[in-house]
Amino acid sequence: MSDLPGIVVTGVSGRMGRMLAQIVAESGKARLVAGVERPGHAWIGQDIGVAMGGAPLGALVTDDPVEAFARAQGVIDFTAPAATVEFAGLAAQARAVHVIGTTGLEEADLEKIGAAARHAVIVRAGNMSLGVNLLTRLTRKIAEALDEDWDIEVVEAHHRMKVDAPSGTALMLGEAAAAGRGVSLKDARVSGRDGITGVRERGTIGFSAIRGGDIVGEHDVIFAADGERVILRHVATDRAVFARGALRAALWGQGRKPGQYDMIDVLGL
Ligand SMILES: NC(=O)C1=CN([C@@H]2O[C@H](COP(=O)(O)OP(=O)(O)OC[C@H]3O[C@@H](n4cnc5c(N)ncnc54)[C@H](O)[C@@H]3O)[C@@H](O)[C@H]2O)C=CC1
Ligand SMILES: O=C(O)C1=N[C@H](C(=O)O)C[C@H](O)C1
Repeated sequence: MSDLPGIVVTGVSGRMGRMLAQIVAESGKARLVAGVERPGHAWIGQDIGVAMGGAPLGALVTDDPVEAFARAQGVIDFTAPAATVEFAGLAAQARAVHVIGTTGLEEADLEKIGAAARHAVIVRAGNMSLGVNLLTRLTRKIAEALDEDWDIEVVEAHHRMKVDAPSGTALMLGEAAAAGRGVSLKDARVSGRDGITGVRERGTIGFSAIRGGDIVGEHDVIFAADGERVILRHVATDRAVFARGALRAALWGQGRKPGQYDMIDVLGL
């Protein structure tokens, strides 16, 4: 068996799970150990590659995360909030680096993930791409430079199957803008305007979500003042950018001190 870190991909039949399995298997930097899916899923017991309709990848799909995590040094998890909270506890028990891409996590979920991070390395980000993480830096810098005469709006667009809004990325960008402005996003956030909303409240940060077709992920941060606008934009056209970032995070986390990290730490931005 090689010395390369073993990686389990949870939610392996999903849009991100398939991409991750392929990228880990082809990376030459890690071993694909197993894929995890929900009990009763049609892929359980099959080789991941065969289940995807291609060549065997030499790793099976299982519904037993405890057994799979025990054979791994990293768990890459793009699933759903309830699953991610459970996997955080199990990955910590196995002392595997847990890379969390799942979005839509609530405050209570984050507390449980925080508890797991006392025992193991967790890297969590609403977007694992280099471009978006760079954009959070730029957003913060611009928000620092501009006063409240500049209204801040975050607009995001995703495929029709996305279940949470605003996107995790939109919230990251909103947090960056709020930090730049020295306010809390909890206080400044306005989402989903509809009906007679009244005029825009000065200093708020607005969020709008578009859902349609197969859009991979697009985000604009708009700074709008009287007479001029600054628009920062990121467009993802291939989920591979998220998967590559997640694998990089799983490798970066090996041998680190337990705790919670994000992609800014991983990328050194
Ligand atoms: N941070 C980032 O860079 C990115 C984050 N995401 C997020 O990743 C998550 C997944 O996105 P998609 O792959 O598009 O969704 P998807 O719905 O295609 O895949 C989710 C998979 O998780 C599996 N799953 C759910 N509960 C499970 C459980 N208890 N045990 C095992 N498997 C379970 C489902 O069966 C499914 O295969 C979403 O929250 C999305 O917002 C997506 C892309 C990039
Ligand atoms: O669900 C998706 O697809 C994506 N989710 C992430 C988010 O919520 O921001 C990242 C990316 O935009 C794709």
